[in-house]
Amino acid sequence: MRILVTGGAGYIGSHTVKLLLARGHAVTVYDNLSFGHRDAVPKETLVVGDLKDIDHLDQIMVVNQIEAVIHFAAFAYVGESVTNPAKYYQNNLLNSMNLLERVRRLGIPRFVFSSTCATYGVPTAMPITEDEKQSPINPYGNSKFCFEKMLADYAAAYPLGFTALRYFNASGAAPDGSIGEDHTPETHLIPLVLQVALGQRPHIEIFGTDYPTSDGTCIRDYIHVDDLAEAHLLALEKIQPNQGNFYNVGIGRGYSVREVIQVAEEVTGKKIAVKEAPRRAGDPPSLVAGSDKIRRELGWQPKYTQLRAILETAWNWHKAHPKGYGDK
Ligand SMILES: NC(=O)c1ccc[n+]([C@@H]2O[C@H](COP(=O)([O-])OP(=O)(O)OC[C@H]3O[C@@H](n4cnc5c(N)ncnc54)[C@H](O)[C@@H]3O)[C@@H](O)[C@H]2O)c1
Ligand SMILES: O=c1ccn([C@@H]2O[C@H](COP(=O)(O)OP(=O)(O)O[C@H]3O[C@H](CO)[C@@H](O)[C@H](O)[C@H]3O)[C@@H](O)[C@H]2O)c(=O)[nH]1
Repeated sequence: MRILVTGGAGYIGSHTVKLLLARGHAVTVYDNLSFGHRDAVPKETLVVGDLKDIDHLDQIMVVNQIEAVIHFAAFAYVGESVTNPAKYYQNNLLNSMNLLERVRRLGIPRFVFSSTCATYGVPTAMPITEDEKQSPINPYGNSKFCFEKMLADYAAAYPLGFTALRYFNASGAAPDGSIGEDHTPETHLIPLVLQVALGQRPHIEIFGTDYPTSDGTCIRDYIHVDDLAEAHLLALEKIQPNQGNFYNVGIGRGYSVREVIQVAEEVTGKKIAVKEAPRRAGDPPSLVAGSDKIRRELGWQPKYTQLRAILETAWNWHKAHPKGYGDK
C-alpha cells in the first residue's frame, strides 16, 4: 500500500514507519520536525512540512498516489494542554480536520488515527473497555475525542473507512537499538526515570502520592511501541469503506509510578532518587486497557507483556543514545 504517515518522524510514528517498510509498504512521512527527528526515518521517505500547509500536504498525497493515511501528527502533552488549550485545538483538531477533508476529497479510502485513553477521562470501571463513556478531563483528551466524532460522522456519510486506536502509554524502543523515544522537552515518566539512572537528572518527581490507588501514585498501562506499530498494520488491512472502528491498545496490566521506578532500578542496576511532588493537573488516577476487542477482531497480540522487558528496550536505547538523536 502507498501510505502517508503524518508525524512519522516522531516516537510512535518512526517505529510504525520501520515496520511498514519492513513489510513492503511504500511510505511517505509528512512531519514538520517540531518534535520529530530527521534521523528517525529513512531520508528518502521524509517530506518536511506542516499540517497547516494543507495545499502542500494535498500535493504530496496526489504526487505519491496515497491509498491510506496514518495520522500521528499532534501535540501530546497532557499537562501543557491544560495551560495552553488553544495550541492543542489548533493542531490536534483544526489541522486534523483540514487533513481529513482533503483525504475525503481525494477519495483516499483508509484512515488510521492516533487516539488515546485520555478520551475516557476518569473511567467508571477498570479495565477500560471501548464502551466506557468518554468524558475527557483535559483539553488534549477533548481534542482527540472531538476528532473521533468527526471521523465517525465522515465514515457514516462518505466512502471513507477509519480505525481510531486509543493508545495507552507508549513506551520502550526498537529492540535493535536503532530508534527510540526522544522528546524535547521530555515529560514522560519512563525516559525521565532513565535519565536519572544515567546521571542526567538528580531525581524523578512523583506527581501525586495521594491518589486512590494501591500506593497512592498514578497507575498506567505501558504498551511497547512496536506492539502499537503492529496494531496499525492490522488496522490498515481490515479497514472497510463506510466503516469506523475504535480499539483500545494496551497490555491490560497497570503499573504505578512507584512500580515503574522500582522496575527501572532493577533493569538499570542504579538507585533512582525520588522527590514527592503535588499532583499534575489533568492526570486521572488509573488507566488500564481492556483490549479484548482488538485481540478478537484484528488478531492483535502484544509481544511485550511485562514492564521489565519494555524497560530493557528503553534502557538499551537511552544508554546507547544518552543525548537522543542529538538534534534538538
Ligand atoms: N506517546 C504516548 O504515550 C501516546 C499515547 C496516546 C496517544 N498518543 C498519540 O500518538 C501520536 C504520536 O505520539 P508520539 O508520542 O509519537 O508524539 P511525537 O511528538 O513523538 O510525534 C508527533 C509527531 O508529529 C509531528 N507534528 C506535530 N505537529 C505537526 C504539524 N502541525 N505538522 C507536521 N508534523 C507535526 C512532530 O514533529 C512529531 O514528529 C500523537 O497523536 C499522540 O497524541 C501518544
Ligand atoms: O516526572 C514525572 C512524569 C510523569 N509522572 C506520572 O507518570 C504517569 C505517566 O505520565 P506520562 O509519562 O507523562 O504519560 P501520560 O501523562 O499518562 O500521557 C501519555 O499517555 C497518554 C495516555 O495515557 C497519552 O494520551 C499521552 O499522549 C502520553 O503523553 C502520570 O501519572 C504522571 O503524573 C510523574 O509522576 N513524574
